[in-house]
Amino acid sequence: MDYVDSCQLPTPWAVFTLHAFVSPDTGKEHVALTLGNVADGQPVLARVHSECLTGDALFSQRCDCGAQLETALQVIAKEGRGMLLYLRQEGRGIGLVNKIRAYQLQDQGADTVEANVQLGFPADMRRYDICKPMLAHFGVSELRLMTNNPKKVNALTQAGINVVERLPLQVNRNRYNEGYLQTKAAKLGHWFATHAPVDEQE
Ligand SMILES: Nc1nc2c(ncn2[C@@H]2O[C@H](COP(=O)(O)OP(=O)(O)OP(=O)(O)O)[C@@H](O)[C@H]2O)c(=O)[nH]1
Ligand SMILES: [Zn+2]
Repeated sequence: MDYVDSCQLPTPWAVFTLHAFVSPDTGKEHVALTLGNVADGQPVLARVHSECLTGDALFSQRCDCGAQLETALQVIAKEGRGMLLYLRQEGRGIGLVNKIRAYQLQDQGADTVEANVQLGFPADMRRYDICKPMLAHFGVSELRLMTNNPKKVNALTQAGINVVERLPLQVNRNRYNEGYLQTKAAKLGHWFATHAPVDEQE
């Protein structure tokens, strides 16, 4: 993973620093946002977020990605210190066009895992080993990670990253993503509080 350059990134919640990386293996461009001094040796409040163009940029309510991204940045801003790795592995690694094909199958009744399988992909193709060199660039080795995904915690741990604490990130449960979140819990093992309220707003 090659570090390229950094700039200021003002957001509604804080002025982050945005850092650009390029993977020589895949040519993919990944970014990290940091706030405060993350290189002081203390565990860092962090979100490892995989790209979801539909949720992160186009306001899709099919998933919880956009709300998780926004909330993670807000929580980091409130703490005044932390980082977000934005990994360009759209659609759990199958890419945008294939994710749209998977959504079409879901419109016909498949769940999020069945749709991937029908297209010939595993349920989740994401790689987290790319995080290690990104974190090493900042001198970060211990994370307090915001996630509901146990496989993400395991994969990061296997990649040599020390997840010292797991913080839940449950936001934007709505009538459109209820089934998606249920499948995540049933088939992908996500931790969700069963009593989480459904947001009935449009
Ligand atoms: N293939 C496929 N990918 C999806 C679907 N819905 C969302 N995604 C992708 O799933 C990924 C979501 O990743 P994260 O936000 O890291 O979420 P997570 O791994 O489920 O776990 P959390 O850390 O708890 O959010 C993104 O890459 C989305 O593009 C779907 O129905 N099919
Ligand atoms: Zn999404």
